[in-house]
Parts: sequence; C-alpha cells; structure tokens
Amino acid sequence: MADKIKDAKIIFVVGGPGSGKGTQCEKVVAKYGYTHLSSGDLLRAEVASGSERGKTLQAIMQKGELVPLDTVLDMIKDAMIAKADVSKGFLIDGYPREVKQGEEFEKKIGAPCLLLYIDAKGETMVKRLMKRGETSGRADDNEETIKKRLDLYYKATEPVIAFYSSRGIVRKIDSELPVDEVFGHVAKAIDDLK
Ligand SMILES: Nc1ncnc2c1ncn2[C@@H]1O[C@H](COP(=O)(O)OP(=O)(O)O)[C@@H](O)[C@H]1O
Ligand SMILES: Nc1ncnc2c1ncn2[C@H]1C[C@H](O)[C@@H](COP(=O)(O)OP(=O)(O)O)O1
Ligand SMILES: [Mg+2]
Repeated sequence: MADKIKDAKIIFVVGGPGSGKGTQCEKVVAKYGYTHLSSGDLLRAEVASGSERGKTLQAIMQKGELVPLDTVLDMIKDAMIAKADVSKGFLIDGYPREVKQGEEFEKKIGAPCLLLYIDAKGETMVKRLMKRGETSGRADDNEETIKKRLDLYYKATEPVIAFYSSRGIVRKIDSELPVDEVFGHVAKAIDDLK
C-alpha cells in the first residue's frame, strides 16, 4: 500500500463545516486532476447503500458526532488503493478531524505534503450551511446539528491545524472571499509544492 502511493501527493483539506472544503476540492480536481476523497461523501455513500453499518453511521452523523476512526480510515484507504495506479495526487477532504486520525493515517498510509486550512468565521459557516440545507437533503444541515458540528470542530479539529503547523506544511486559506478568489490562493499553495 505505502509503496503503491509513495509517489502521489497527499493533501489534507481541513476546515469547519461549511467552510468550503468540497467547493475548493472540486476546482482542484478540474485544474490538477487530483483524486478527491471526501470522508463525508464516502460515509454518505455507505448510508445510501442501506446497509446495517450505514444505519449506524447515519445516526451518528445526524447527531453531528464523529464516526469511529477505524471505519472512516478504512474507507479512505480502500478508496486510495483503488486509485493508486492512476492518481498523481489525493485530496483528503474532511480528514483528519482529530489529531489521532492524522497519526493513524500516517501509520497506515503515508504523510501529507500539504494541509490546506480552509478558514471561515463561525457565523459565515452557519449561514452557508443553513443555505445549503435548503437543497442538500443532508440530515446534518439543520440548525441544531450545525451547532454541534461547529462546537466539535473547534474542540477536536482545530488542534489538528496546530499539530501540522509545527511541521511547516499548513497553508491557511481565507475562505471568506468569493469562491474564485479563494481558489486563486488554493492553486498558489499547490503550485508552490512543485
Ligand atoms: N467562498 C465562498 N463564498 C460563498 N459561498 C461559498 C464559498 N465556498 C463555499 N460556499 C458555499 O457554502 C456551502 C458549503 O460549502 P462546501 O464546499 O459544501 O463546504 P464544506 O465541504 O467545507 O462543508 C455551499 O453551499 C457552497 O456553495
Ligand atoms: N474524518 C471523519 N471522522 C469521523 N467522522 C467523520 C469524518 N468525516 C466525516 N465524518 C462524519 C461526521 C461529520 O459531521 C459528517 C459530515 O462530514 P462532511 O461531509 O465532511 O461535512 P462538511 O463537508 O460539511 O464539513 O460525517
Ligand atoms: Mg464537504
């Protein structure tokens, strides 16, 4: 496994709920052809399959909590293996959500070369998620769950940024700007890798 993907770049995309991670990842895919793996999307696909495991996951996500580390890491790992031969880079979106997830990822898969920290204010994220909730159909895009997700982000995920900052691979991106301007900064961070 580690062998197969050793030449591919691994980029962690971290930010609060509704900060714009998915939006920016789509644009990176379009410009750079990297493989986008969103932990949330992988989990929602499992829920959509109607499996027993999916039902358990749905209940956790609806409460705004984190699903067990092993579940999400296995899903990401399987998805990476499936693309290992063709991918020049992986965008790991929504992972790690706590420091422990980062440590386990590195033990089982490899080290990231960049962490894109997609940063928006709490009130901005809430506004965007309430708007997204009008059409997303997502069980967690409602006021009560959004508040829990935000609290958990500040408590569990922000320490991830400090953890990787000490390694010098964090690029903080101001996501209050319009989408294309945000992408300008994202693209710069990726271009600087070369
Ligand atoms: N820079 C931005 N300016 C305004 N709206 C944005 C911006 N980035 C994302 N959005 C909107 O905010 C919502 C959340 O974005 P999304 O990419 O799904 O965030 P995340 O994956 O971090 O939860 C979406 O409805 C998206 O269209
Ligand atoms: N790395 C991870 N560890 C544990 N749970 C995760 C996870 N990634 C996603 N989940 C679960 C809990 C999240 O509240 C939910 C939705 O995640 P998401 O789609 O990444 O949200 P968003 O893009 O709005 O930030 O899925
Ligand atoms: Mg997302």
